[in-house]
Amino acid sequence: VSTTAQNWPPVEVEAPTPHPDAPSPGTVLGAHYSHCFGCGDQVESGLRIRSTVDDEGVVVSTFTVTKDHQGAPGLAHGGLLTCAFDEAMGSTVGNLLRKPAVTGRLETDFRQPVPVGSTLYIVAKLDGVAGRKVYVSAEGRLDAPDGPLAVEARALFVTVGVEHFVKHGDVEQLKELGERHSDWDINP
Ligand SMILES: CCCCC/C=C\C/C=C\C/C=C\C/C=C\CCCC(=O)SCCNC(=O)CCNC(=O)[C@H](O)C(C)(C)COP(=O)(O)OP(=O)(O)OC[C@H]1O[C@@H](n2cnc3c(N)ncnc32)[C@H](O)[C@@H]1OP(=O)(O)O
Repeated sequence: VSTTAQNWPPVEVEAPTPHPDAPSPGTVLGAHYSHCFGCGDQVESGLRIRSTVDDEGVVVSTFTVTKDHQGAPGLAHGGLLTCAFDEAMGSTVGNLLRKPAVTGRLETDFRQPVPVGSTLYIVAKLDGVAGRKVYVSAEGRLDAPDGPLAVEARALFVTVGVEHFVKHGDVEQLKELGERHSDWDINP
């Protein structure tokens, strides 16, 4: 067990409070951006992660590993597994708190190899909030919600204003995103 896992969250936190308009348990979350490598439909070899709100503060995501996601023959690449957890935990923060946030730090423990063809069931939960810092952790199990534990991850997300994306990203694409999600506070 990593040292971070023993001391998580690493700072004193407040209990996370989901936004009053956060999607309720059972809601299937759509892709947040069609060109997102983690969840978008328009990225051919993307991870195409699908997420559903579970209990309060918890989101369950699935990632099916294809041959496009290999590191060693027949096995998922560790970096892509980390990406899957980035997406699953980012989706948890963004959708439940309804605030734009970016990954500040992300740590992954790989417990078992993940073969091509398998589906990871990733359960991510909000662990706490300290100012703009949001701590999240997740577990990924093989082929069933109660399957063998394969991957664990913890992350710090930092909430940002829309100016983060305006300053550093593609404003035209951001406008389109804002039009499709007018209930999200991301319009420049
Ligand atoms: C992606 C969203 C698109 C827009 C849509 C918006 C909403 C949509 C709703 C739902 C979204 C659904 C799904 C999202 C799914 C996946 C998301 C993927 C997310 C990513 O894939 S995103 C790409 C990778 N990500 C970056 O590209 C970040 C680059 N980076 C920076 O942009 C800055 O670095 C920033 C902003 C992080 C901080 O900068 P800053 O100047 O604003 O603030 P500052 O530095 O003061 O940090 C504030 C406090 O965080 C602590 N802190 C910061 N970093 C730390 C670290 N590494 N370790 C420990 N503590 C750290 C400080 O120590 C301080 O703590 P304290 O307050 O206690 O002093």
